[in-house]
Amino acid sequence: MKSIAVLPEGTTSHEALLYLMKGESCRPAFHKLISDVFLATARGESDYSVIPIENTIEGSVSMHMDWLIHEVDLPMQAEWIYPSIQNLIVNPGEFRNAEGKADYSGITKILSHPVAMAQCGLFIRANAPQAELETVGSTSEAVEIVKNNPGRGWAAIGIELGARTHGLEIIAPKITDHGNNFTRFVLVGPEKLQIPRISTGSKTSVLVTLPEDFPGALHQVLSAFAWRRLNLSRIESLPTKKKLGAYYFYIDVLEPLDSVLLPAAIEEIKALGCMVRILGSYPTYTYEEEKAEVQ
Ligand SMILES: O=C(O)C(=O)C[C@]1(C(=O)O)C=C[C@@H](O)C=C1
Repeated sequence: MKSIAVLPEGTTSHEALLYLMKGESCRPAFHKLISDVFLATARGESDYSVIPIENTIEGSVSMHMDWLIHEVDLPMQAEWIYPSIQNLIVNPGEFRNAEGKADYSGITKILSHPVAMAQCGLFIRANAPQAELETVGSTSEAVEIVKNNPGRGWAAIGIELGARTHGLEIIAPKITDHGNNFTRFVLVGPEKLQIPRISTGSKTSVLVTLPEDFPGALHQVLSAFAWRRLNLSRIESLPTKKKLGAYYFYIDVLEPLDSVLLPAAIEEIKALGCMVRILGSYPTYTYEEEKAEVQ
């Protein structure tokens, strides 16, 4: 059975993994920090790692992209989308008035993962502007800290599974700024994995470094895809960290690497003097609500 490194029990990442694998044929290995999730597979202790890379509200999770590019060399083996439904979670009975209605005026501190916190900015400003905001390694860790500190005015932002895992109560459900909040996850690891779902497409992620002093280089790179009618779904510039103003271009192509046209496009880009690194070529899975089988 494959070991899959993931953020702690009760996080969005954990729930997203249960969804992808339909709760089958994998053993989650929980880690408190995303750096440890990456390192578990990089060191061979786990077979795969679950990495959130993009979110509807917050955009690219730049720290995780950095790790993928600079810190580890782990190919992407699958990509899937999963909803992030955040809630305000408290110790049972806290922050309720005499009629049992929610009263947020006594909240002194709200804890969460930075991305989840940012997804709920409107709710926080409207309902608990007085609260100090503290970011921690995951939404589930935030819930656990609140559980261990009853009566101090602390609340956490996290998902329903996180509240259930730690036996806490949701006092305000669905508090994300926009209803359609999804996270894009990738599974990284050295080998391909059998996934018990039907893929909805294929993607190849490439990292292109342009030659210096070559006016129009990016235009020519994009042309290599365009005239072959290769569809791109994402292009992002990321700092090389070697020189101020020097960037990699991260490009997602909606085509597997073993297709007829993509290898030729990559050769053309290399011939321009660009460096090309393939980050992975993998199946993609969209979210289908009716088939969610999270336990
Ligand atoms: O803390 C969690 O629950 C996570 O799984 C992490 C994470 C992230 O890193 O973006 C994943 C998805 C949510 O949108 C918020 C946080």
